[in-house]
Amino acid sequence: MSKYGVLVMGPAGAGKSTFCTALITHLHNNRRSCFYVNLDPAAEEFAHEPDLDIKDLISLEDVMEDMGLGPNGGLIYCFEFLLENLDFLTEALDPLTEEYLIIIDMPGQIELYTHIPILPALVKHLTRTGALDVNLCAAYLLEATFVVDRAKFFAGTLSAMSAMIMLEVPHVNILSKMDLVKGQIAKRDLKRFVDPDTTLLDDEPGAEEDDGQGVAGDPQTLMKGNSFKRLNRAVAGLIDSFSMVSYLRLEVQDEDSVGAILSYIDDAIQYHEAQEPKEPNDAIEVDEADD
Ligand SMILES: Nc1nc2c(ncn2[C@@H]2O[C@H](COP(=O)(O)OP(=O)(O)OP(=O)(O)O)[C@@H](O)[C@H]2O)c(=O)[nH]1
Repeated sequence: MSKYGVLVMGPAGAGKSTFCTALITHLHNNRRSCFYVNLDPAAEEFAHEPDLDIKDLISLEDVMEDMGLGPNGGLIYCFEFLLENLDFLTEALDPLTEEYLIIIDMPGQIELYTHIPILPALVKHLTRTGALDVNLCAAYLLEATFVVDRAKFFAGTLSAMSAMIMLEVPHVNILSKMDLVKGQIAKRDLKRFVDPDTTLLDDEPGAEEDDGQGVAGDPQTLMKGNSFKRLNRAVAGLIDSFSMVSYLRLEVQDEDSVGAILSYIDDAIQYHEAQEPKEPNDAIEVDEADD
């Protein structure tokens, strides 16, 4: 029997656990069942107690102490250990019926999503190609506050793309902490980030007056200056050619926003099952009337 799941990913502090909590609360309020899996071996506190916790298999603290590893090496060790002990997941997830949404809360170390082949192996086990046959959707969170620093926004977008290409499952990008950008950026401008407008890399404010050297210490100048123009265009072209990169907006406190994202995730899974392409990002319209 097919199962459904969402793999919640993103950089450290992006709001993954808060999103999982909001998702669980929303599901409870709507009488839907879920099964919450914590795969962060360093996570300590939870608003909702996980139904399955990697710490019952291995804890980062023990690994660091016993193996003399640092936090990043320790995390990789924990995931390698999990891959050698996949029964830990199989035994817990296999009996679940399709009524359950499996919510998997991931750690924030960016390496996991970019160049290490651990996650593809894990996803393979969880999905159709592996033992568990979970219809999985990846939800990649990026902090909305990054949009005020374009270099960070595009770096985040590239890491989201990297995860999307590596995992090959339906993928939804989410700008979290939307409440924190209110007032900092007009909603009209935000539209250019929600559906990344690659000319943003070319029209950095003040770029015309730039002498090509950038200004030391100003994060906005990281991507500007004549010497970066060609690089910026190459990056823009890359993002453009994967035009599936677009963001849903998440206001964690807002039940409607969590509900809309969940229905988008449901849709993404259904479309993937039917193997039809899906137009991204029409779940939440940016409301210019709110400017
Ligand atoms: N203002 C605001 N704060 C948020 C929001 N979502 C999360 N936070 C805060 O951001 C911090 C990090 O949130 P977490 O949910 O722990 O982030 P995480 O991605 O799970 O963090 P790691 O597991 O450490 O990678 C916490 O202090 C949250 O309260 C939001 O929508 N708005």
